[in-house]
Amino acid sequence: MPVIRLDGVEVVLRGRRVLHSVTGGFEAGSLTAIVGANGAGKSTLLKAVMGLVPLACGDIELAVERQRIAYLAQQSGIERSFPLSVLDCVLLGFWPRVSLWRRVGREQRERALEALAGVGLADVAERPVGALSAGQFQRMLFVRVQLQDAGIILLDEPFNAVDARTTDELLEIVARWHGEGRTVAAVLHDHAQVRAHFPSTLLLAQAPVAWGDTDAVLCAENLRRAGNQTRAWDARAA
Ligand SMILES: Nc1ncnc2c1ncn2[C@@H]1O[C@H](COP(=O)(O)OP(=O)(O)OP(=O)(O)O)[C@@H](O)[C@H]1O
Repeated sequence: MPVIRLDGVEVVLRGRRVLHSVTGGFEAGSLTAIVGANGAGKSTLLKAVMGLVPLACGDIELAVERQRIAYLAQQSGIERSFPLSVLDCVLLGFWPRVSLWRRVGREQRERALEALAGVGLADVAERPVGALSAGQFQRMLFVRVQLQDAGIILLDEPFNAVDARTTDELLEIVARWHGEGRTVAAVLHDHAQVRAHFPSTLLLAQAPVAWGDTDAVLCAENLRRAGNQTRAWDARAA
């Protein structure tokens, strides 16, 4: 049963078609990598699922309310310049389940501090988010996702600018979420990493080239087709 079902999705941004003919679904409990060349439409696909870009065509059906989906956008400078402490930032993870009029309680603060300690960030809980290194910042964002306790988690290039050790730790967290039965999809570039850790893959080149078991999707023939599709697309755009 897909928890996200896409049917003929097309996205046009500033007069340019950046995604089209996206039909398929993310199965409940699946762990999927979304791969493809720069500009293939990977981030746009996640944004479309989150309702952050309008659909020119097609339909997206979700098994849960949008606000129950945890979405980690690509690391943004804007977020890093927010005058927020690390603890306050991760407490935002409780936001979808805390009503507007209720404050975050002591139990939730304790859970947040415990989760921060779990990724080695206990000592920096009171520091401003802007003081964190790229790796620490990404760990903090993973803690925020964890506290959101969402059944569906979408990650856009979560290991960008993160060193190998931190990447391994974050991959373990992703595997844990998968083990807990959550549906996880991540935009990634490293095919070796995808083969090692992600059972399913969506190979995108403005439209899906293949979607299914990672080993079958990332075969030479599909990668060649994706390359051709991207080159043809770029030539037409030019
Ligand atoms: N807000 C926007 N307005 C106009 N064009 C956009 C906008 N956002 C993205 N695009 C274009 O849409 C296309 C797909 O972008 P997208 O960021 O989804 O690609 P991607 O596959 O995630 O690429 P990358 O691997 O480089 O992050 C690109 O050509 C990009 O320039």
